[in-house]
Amino acid sequence: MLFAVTMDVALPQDMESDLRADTLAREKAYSQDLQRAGEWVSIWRCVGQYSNLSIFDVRDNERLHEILWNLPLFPFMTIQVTPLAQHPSDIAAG
Ligand SMILES: O=C(O)C[C@H]1C=CC(=O)O1
Repeated sequence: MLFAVTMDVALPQDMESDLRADTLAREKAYSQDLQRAGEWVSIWRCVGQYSNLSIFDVRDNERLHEILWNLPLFPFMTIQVTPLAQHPSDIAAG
């Protein structure tokens, strides 16, 4: 199942710098592991915002929830999920 997910990040201004660096490093490793596994298909920076637009390909809603819930940055994110269906004009779909 394909999903488009927008993640808006808002880190606290007074977040301690070591905690901030550790959280961002864990987020990057977590994301890249899922990209290598094929579940996190792509990630794009939204221009001019501390936000990303990502595509996930996961078995079901529960798996996407698990992935998002376990993001190290989850407590500092506002997340919007859009389930995707095939478009009838998509030439790649045949
Ligand atoms: O910077 C972001 O968009 C937040 C986050 C999501 C994955 C990742 O590596 O960083």
